[in-house]
Amino acid sequence: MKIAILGAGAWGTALALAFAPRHALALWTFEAEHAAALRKDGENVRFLPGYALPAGLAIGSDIAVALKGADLAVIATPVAGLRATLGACIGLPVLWVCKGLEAGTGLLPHQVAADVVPAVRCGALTGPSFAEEVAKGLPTAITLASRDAAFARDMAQQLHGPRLRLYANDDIVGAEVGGAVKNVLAIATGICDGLGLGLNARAALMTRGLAEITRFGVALGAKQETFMGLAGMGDLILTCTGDLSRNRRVGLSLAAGRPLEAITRELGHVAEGVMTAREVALRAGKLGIDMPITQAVCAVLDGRLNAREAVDALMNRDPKAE
Ligand SMILES: NC(=O)C1=CN([C@@H]2O[C@H](COP(=O)(O)OP(=O)(O)OC[C@H]3O[C@@H](n4cnc5c(N)ncnc54)[C@H](O)[C@@H]3O)[C@@H](O)[C@H]2O)C=CC1
Ligand SMILES: O=C(CO)COP(=O)(O)O
Repeated sequence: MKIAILGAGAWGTALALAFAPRHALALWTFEAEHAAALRKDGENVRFLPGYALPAGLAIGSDIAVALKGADLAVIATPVAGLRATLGACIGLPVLWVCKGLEAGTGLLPHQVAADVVPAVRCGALTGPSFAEEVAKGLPTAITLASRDAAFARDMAQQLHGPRLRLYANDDIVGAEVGGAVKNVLAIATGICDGLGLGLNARAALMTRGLAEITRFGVALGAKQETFMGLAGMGDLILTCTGDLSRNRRVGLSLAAGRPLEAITRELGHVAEGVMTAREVALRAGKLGIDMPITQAVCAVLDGRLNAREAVDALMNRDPKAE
């Protein structure tokens, strides 16, 4: 296939490295200067340093050029760039890899796609996958979710490789909710670990977090079993426990009392949980779903509570059935 990867951050670059042995690739970034630097350096110094870009990779900042002759678009921008980037992909099969809810609308990525490109074959690539490990060629397994089960199977078959194993799934709501909300829980776990609250607390937070993700997802129409798979528990475990996670690192820094604005500026990458926490809390509120951990994360992000006060508020809730 010819694949246009739209977005040249850490994940778009790692996917280019993973797909390069079997596919012709174009890599697009919305910043002309970044495209020039990628071509000059032969690596993505800004977002994924240390990995030579594949030979033959066509790099540019003109999206129409990147999409010319493509069989598939893989959108690897943050959620914030999804709507505009989809707008350039009319008529083309498309996958997105961003994890979160759209700021301002609270929509999941497939709902944004339904707005912008209603009739195209499309889906989400999600699951436990740090870009750095995929770039190194370490074994990774992820989910390709689409409402169109035949499309999910076909794409999983074509993109599957010896180091990047793809599982098809037809529960796009569950796969996207898992990917979005685990980022919020990774911030929570970073706060918990940063405060030195111990491994018991971390296990409790992740387990109750999974219950929270599942309640929210099922209310939105997801299948419960999806949350026991790669896009649910798999990505939750990875992101909450792995220090490569940007969201977890935001939590660790919040626990150290650093201001959010400085944390996100110095990160140099997107941490989707920061925007998504508020959208999840709003959407859950409208659905009448109880999400105490998400609400505690929002309180810390908004500066209403400090990290320790948020933990106290969670622990002092009335006892309840598990
Ligand atoms: N890095 C990782 O390990 C993984 C990341 N993801 C998800 O993939 C998405 C992208 O993540 P990363 O590549 O890691 O982020 P990053 O912060 O490394 O890079 C983001 C890229 O998107 C570009 N960008 C920012 N705003 C944009 C906009 N409005 N329109 C177009 N491009 C824009 C930036 O210039 C940069 O090239 C996120 O939703 C993330 O949650 C998913 C799986 C793994
Ligand atoms: O989604 C990811 C791994 O699956 C990456 O997580 P972070 O965005 O927290 O780094």
